[in-house]
Amino acid sequence: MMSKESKDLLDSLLNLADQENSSQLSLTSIKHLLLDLFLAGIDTASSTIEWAMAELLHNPEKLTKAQTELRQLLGKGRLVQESDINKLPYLQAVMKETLRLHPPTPFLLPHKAETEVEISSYVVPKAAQILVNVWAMGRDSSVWQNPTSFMPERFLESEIDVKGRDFELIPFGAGRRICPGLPLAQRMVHLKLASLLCTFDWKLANDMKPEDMDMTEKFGLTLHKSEPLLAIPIKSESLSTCVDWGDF
Ligand code: HEM
Repeated sequence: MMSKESKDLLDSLLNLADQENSSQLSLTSIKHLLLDLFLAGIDTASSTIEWAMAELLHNPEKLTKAQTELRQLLGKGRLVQESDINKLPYLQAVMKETLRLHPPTPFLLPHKAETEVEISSYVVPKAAQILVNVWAMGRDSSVWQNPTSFMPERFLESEIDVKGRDFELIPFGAGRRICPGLPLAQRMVHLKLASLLCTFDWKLANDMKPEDMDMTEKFGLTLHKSEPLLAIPIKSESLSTCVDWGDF
């Protein structure tokens, strides 16, 4: 059924479960683990990409800026790769700004206080359920200038990152229970967004104008656009630097 040499995640887990004395890793645990990864990793990443595209289409000059950065880096005839992400500061700033305004899990996951604790003269009782409102933190006017504006530029001159060390921006949480998928999410989201931006030009469906877009949010399992984004990809001559359209 499976090759012992294979190295993907499922093979590794099945290999572990196969080993003698590995009763701790049952097939049921493997199924639950994979379901957890799908639930935690798909909706969060896809909603981040949808919001980033929506904000860029809503702010066309920022869209042009992100595409120009990509085009200048890639030159002619090559697609963006994971190793390019470090050289794309504006793309990274777009990601951070998207996660600041639209964190996919606006209250993180529920936590529970193990002991009574006092923070800034507020007492959190033992066993209290803690929800951290990262959505409100991202829009706090005492921390962010023009908090409701989409301004990736604010991150260009700033060291603030989403890795759990800068508490004004913790869309992945912080500390021991920080999102374990953070490194994967960062790679996936940057790379997919960059591919969409460098491969196509974009316009809104139904001749909608950017200023008429509905940017309201809908909270379900994760925070989505209330109106799903409808955007049309256009084969772009100006951006054909990234793609040899002969391949399509
Ligand atoms: C943009 C994408 C993502 C965002 C914003 C995000 C955010 C979060 C947040 C806020 C938490 C809860 C942290 C806390 O309560 O302290 C979390 C937990 C988790 N995330 Fe992510 N996540 C993303 C992508 C992923 C991916 C791609 C995976 C794996 C494939 C993943 C796997 C998990 C798991 C397993 C947990 C639960 C960890 C635990 O209970 O200790 N996430 N994520």
